[in-house]
Amino acid sequence: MENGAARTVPSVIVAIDGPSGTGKSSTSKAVAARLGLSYLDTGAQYRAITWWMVTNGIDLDDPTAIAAVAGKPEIVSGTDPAAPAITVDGVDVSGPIRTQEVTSSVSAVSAVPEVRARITELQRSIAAAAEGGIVVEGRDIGTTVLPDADLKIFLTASPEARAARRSGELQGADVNATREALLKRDAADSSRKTSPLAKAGDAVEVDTTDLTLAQVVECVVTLVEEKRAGK
Ligand SMILES: Nc1ncnc2c1ncn2[C@@H]1O[C@H](COP(=O)(O)OP(=O)(O)OP(=O)(O)O)[C@@H](O)[C@H]1O
Ligand SMILES: Nc1ccn([C@H]2C[C@H](O)[C@@H](COP(=O)(O)O)O2)c(=O)n1
Repeated sequence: MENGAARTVPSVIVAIDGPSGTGKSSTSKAVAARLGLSYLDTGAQYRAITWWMVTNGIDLDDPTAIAAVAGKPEIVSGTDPAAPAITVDGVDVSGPIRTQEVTSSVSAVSAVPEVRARITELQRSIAAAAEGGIVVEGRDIGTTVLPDADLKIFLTASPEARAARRSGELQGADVNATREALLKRDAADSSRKTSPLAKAGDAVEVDTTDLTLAQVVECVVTLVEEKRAGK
């Protein structure tokens, strides 16, 4: 570079969407860490608002009741890929949002339009504040939250591979039951009226069924670098 001027790396916004267990979180964190980008787990935000609804006894079968209180909890997300953090009204909920109770209720809560409007606004403000760039993962990032993202990835994997990965995490879990639970959540997330789980028309689809996590990360890092190089 002439006159010893420092080379500036252009900021980049990467959207990674896909069904449950396709590797969005693991891939997004690793790609962000490799490239020095911020990281946002939007599923954690929907889990956090669901945790608040459960904790406050809101009737989860009543979308009107959910909508009425959607603006109440204050959700704060960290963006360090090495230490993802999330609080609700100042309470660290990174553990409680992963319980079975929250997992089985999150699709109902996240289908409520007032919840989505609130969380989408939060996501956009976090992405706008990430000066060096950010990897944002979820279900509707490429289609709705950040339709102008520089790079959109849609991860897929067979239900069998996804269930085997999840059963490995939840030691002793029955693979068939895990598979059914994943498919049920995918069906609910894909069929809701407001910003359903969907691949953006301009997203690159990566089938991770027969790839290791390291291979998926390498593939996405290459796509980001190509995008930055203007290819
Ligand atoms: N390519 C891969 N090969 C094998 N295991 C993988 C691969 N990608 C991710 N995993 C493992 O699969 C599990 C699920 O991955 P991860 O949590 O990243 O998926 P996800 O798409 O974010 O899921 P969810 O949407 O349910 O949060 C983790 O245990 C992770 O280590
Ligand atoms: N952009 C997003 C992200 C997540 N959700 C909902 C639907 C998921 O079932 C749930 C939990 O996500 P996970 O932690 O499993 O990635 O949150 C959504 O509607 N939109």
